[in-house]
Amino acid sequence: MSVAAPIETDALVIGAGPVGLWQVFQLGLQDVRAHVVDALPHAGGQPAELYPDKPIYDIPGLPVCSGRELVDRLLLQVKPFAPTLHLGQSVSALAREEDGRWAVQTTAGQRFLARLVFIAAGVGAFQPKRLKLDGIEAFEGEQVHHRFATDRDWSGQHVVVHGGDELAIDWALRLLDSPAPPDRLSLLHRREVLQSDDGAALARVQDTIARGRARLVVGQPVGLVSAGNRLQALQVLDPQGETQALALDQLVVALGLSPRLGPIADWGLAMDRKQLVVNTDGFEASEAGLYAVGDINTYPGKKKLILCGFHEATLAAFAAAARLRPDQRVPLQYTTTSPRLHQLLGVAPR
Ligand SMILES: Cc1cc2nc3c(=O)[nH]c(=O)nc-3n(C[C@H](O)[C@H](O)[C@H](O)COP(=O)(O)OP(=O)(O)OC[C@H]3O[C@@H](n4cnc5c(N)ncnc54)[C@H](O)[C@@H]3O)c2cc1C
Repeated sequence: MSVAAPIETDALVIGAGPVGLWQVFQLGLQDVRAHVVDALPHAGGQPAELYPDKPIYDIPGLPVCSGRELVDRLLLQVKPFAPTLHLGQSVSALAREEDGRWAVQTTAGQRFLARLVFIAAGVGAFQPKRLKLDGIEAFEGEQVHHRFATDRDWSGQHVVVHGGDELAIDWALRLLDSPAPPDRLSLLHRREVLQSDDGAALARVQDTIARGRARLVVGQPVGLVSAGNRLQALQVLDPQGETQALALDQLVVALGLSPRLGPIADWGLAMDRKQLVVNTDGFEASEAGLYAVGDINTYPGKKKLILCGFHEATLAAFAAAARLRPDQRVPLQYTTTSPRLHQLLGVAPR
């Protein structure tokens, strides 16, 4: 089997959260292009994943915006620098090559050779919370799904969505709206009450249940029923303490996401309480050419705020430019007045 050659790049950013995206922007102003890897299938980190519809009030110049809006605005802002996003894959390995570059590998088998690496990994890679039942791994990807499969044909099937909050409601609606929706849809939740901050989505699912297009099953899964290599049913413990078999074709586990620091702790970098120790001149970690910005880093006075991460990424980009081009001065220029920055941003001078 042939292995694809690694992508060679000046800069690789690990994490497409707000700080990783701002890192791309600041590197762009230094004329450094970046590739970005994120474990999630979309950009935006915590604001996109944990509070997309909640208001943020402390982004300078933006009196209020939602998590989603902030991410949309950042994606628009980085557009001139056309970063290549590698989503839905985690960085699993990082090691220094003899020539000083960083060899980076992702869980999807993508490899990079990067002169500089920016770790903007926040509180870790978001992973779906897994349903722990004996033997469940055997059906993963075929009949059991911990991530939403967009390209599937669900028609003619009974799909059970396990969960009762935003994620489960979002997945139930995506299933109902998919080009090939399931014949039968059940939501399996430990309580009779479904919850979501998205009132419209919640109302749509409740209405779908009321009209009999979906049903709510109250209980906790405690085991699997299978025949050969086929999952046939879930054993569900109901509120009366009885175990019932819930026949199904597909099980979608939507129990939420939890961040996992994962391999970052194994890369031999100086850490303090699960955070990467950095200097405050250029936010370099304990290895030259490796920067840590945003929630993942620590230094005296550190505050886990988006604004602080933006500042860190800005200084890291200046430090990185100086490291990449040691024979050149890295001048401070204003986006307002610098023809060079206007050229990089692709905007006409005014
Ligand atoms: C409910 C809530 C409300 C908040 N409100 C505010 C607020 O009002 N104002 C404010 O300033 N801050 C707020 N915060 C904090 C703010 O969200 C964080 O400071 C900010 O998201 C940090 O950005 P980041 O880019 O460093 O990390 P994150 O947003 O955590 O993004 C990190 C990204 O890195 C990815 N990643 C991690 N490890 C890997 C890996 N190995 N491979 C690939 N990808 C990886 C993750 O999947 C994630 O997408 C809030 C946080 C929460 C939870």
